[in-house]
Amino acid sequence: MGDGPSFEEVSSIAQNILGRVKHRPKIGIVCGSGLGGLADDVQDAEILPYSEIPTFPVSTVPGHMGKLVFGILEGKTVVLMRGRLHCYEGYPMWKTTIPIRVMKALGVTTIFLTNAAGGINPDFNVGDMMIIRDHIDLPGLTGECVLRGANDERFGPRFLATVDTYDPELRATCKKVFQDLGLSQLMREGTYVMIGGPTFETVAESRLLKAFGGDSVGMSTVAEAIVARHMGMRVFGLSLITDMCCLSYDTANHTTHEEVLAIGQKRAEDLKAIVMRLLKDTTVE
Ligand SMILES: O=P(O)(O)O[C@@H]1C[C@H](O)[C@@H](CO)O1
Ligand SMILES: Nc1nc2[nH]cnc2c(=O)[nH]1
Repeated sequence: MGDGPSFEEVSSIAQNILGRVKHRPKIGIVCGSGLGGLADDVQDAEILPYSEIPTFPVSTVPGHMGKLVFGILEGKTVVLMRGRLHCYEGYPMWKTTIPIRVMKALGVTTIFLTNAAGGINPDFNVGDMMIIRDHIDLPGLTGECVLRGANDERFGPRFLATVDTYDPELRATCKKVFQDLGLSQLMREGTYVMIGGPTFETVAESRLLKAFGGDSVGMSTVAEAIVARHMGMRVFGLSLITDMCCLSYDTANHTTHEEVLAIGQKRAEDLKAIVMRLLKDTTVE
């Protein structure tokens, strides 16, 4: 096989993990930059640092601890990635999604992807949360789709339809969760654009992404969503808007990762409440 992990490698990582943890999760959660606090509420937790799982890639970004956390959250057996992988860390795109393939091999059928993102839609505010309705795979559009390379049908089909990537039922449930929790004023829905990073956008790039129809922008999530759908998983995505992209040279400010993490901290409790309630209201087979 060219690009991508082999089916055997993914199975072997999953077998290693299954031999070391008792939990058998059906739901996986990927914690975005600064959003790992969710893991603190996991009951009966079993924790595996990525560095202790043979051939598993490790996280190198501040705000991403690099641990798999297994346990019970809101009565559901879950596995959380406390720290994700990004291609700007030097990984080929396919490698950043090995954990998603491993989750499927562990029995996960539904995945919640969270991220910290810049707001492109001028109606958004810092601290809003955007339910991802659709995405723009900018790397994919330029030939770097995560599914590039030989395809193993045991994972999924060669050609993948992506019109329904983000599960409509989970999106509807999440909208109700915002209402029930009295957080509707923070709720947004829209299109997430993935860029490679690690540079934040120039003013001209932000304008381009806005013209493309993007509402938020970040450096992750899309490849994970595609790989999850490739394997038939249900996908839900949520962006925390941690900064607003500059659309004018007059108001140009300098986004920093520290700022991103600080907003993550500030909104941690609301985000946690939403994800926990969504978990509670989600039925899994
Ligand atoms: O892992 P996510 O997508 O939440 O992280 C975002 C994108 C960059 O990794 C980082 C920039 O501050 O936050
Ligand atoms: N590309 C990008 N990623 C982010 N992650 C958090 N904020 C941002 C942002 O403004 N731009």
